[in-house]
Amino acid sequence: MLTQFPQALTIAGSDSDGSAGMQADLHTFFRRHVYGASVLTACVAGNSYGIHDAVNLPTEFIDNEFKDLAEDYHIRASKTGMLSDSTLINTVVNNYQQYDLGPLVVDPVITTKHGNVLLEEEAYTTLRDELIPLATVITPNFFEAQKLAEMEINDEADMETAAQKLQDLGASNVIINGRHDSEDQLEVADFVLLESGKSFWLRDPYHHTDRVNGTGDTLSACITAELAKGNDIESAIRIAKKFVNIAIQNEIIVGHKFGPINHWAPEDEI
Ligand SMILES: Nc1ncnc2c1ncn2[C@@H]1O[C@H](COP(=O)(O)OP(=O)(O)OP(=O)(O)O)[C@@H](O)[C@H]1O
Ligand SMILES: Cc1ncc(COP(=O)(O)O)c(N)n1
Repeated sequence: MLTQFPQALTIAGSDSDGSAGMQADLHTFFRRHVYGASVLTACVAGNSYGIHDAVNLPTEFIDNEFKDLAEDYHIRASKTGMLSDSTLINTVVNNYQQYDLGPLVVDPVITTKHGNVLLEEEAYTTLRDELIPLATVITPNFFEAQKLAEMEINDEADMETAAQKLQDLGASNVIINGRHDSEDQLEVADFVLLESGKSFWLRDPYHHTDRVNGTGDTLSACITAELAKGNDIESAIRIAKKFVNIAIQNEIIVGHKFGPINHWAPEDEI
């Protein structure tokens, strides 16, 4: 008998230049040999210089996207990206609770590297109270972790405390992406806290490049793809960290400023 090919779902915004958002998620699913389905939540007009416009999709349309997928496909893992405001978060929460869409990776997208706001500040509470408790894994970057844990992060001990606070909010597993904005840093260190209580640091070389659009999306999408294939959480996180690092290291020239990372980089080391 034929078995179902692994299928994953991205619930995210479209980024018109293809470097981040849903496009980065689908590139990653494809590269990790997982079929990618998509629930589009919003669309942004942008390029490698930044984002210039954004619209949200209507709630009824998003409900229909979920319904059609759930009626036909066998989604084994899902991830969220840009959700814009409380209305979109609640729409996604209601649909995720209604259907069987596998474990949920929450990438709490708040702002872009260029400082464009992708989630209204009034929606932080909804994110904390409604979506984070559903997260199998949450993948904030350094700044998102500070906002959601409501604390300043000044050193590695603070990062560990923030991860614990995010777990206390209901996320089963947490990976906080380390800071990467200093010219003289040698490594980027992400901190992982698992449901079992096990914790560890993932350290990789820091790459000096502007071509880093979509790193966070790619990390969370790769975790989702690995979960869809049946990998355990720790393996999925370790593979994703390596996949992103190799994609940053092997830069490609697309766009003139903050271009996309290279989803086609050789994966020999993973
Ligand atoms: N210049 C870099 N060199 C090495 N690793 C990096 C670099 N930039 C980001 N990373 C890694 O990429 C992953 C994503 O982290 P990042 O902080 O960029 O997420 P993000 O800010 O959400 O990204 P984005 O804004 O693209 O969504 C982490 O594993 C982080 O360590
Ligand atoms: C539609 C959309 N979603 C998310 C991001 C953030 O991407 P990242 O944090 O990976 O740079 C983005 N720039 N655009």
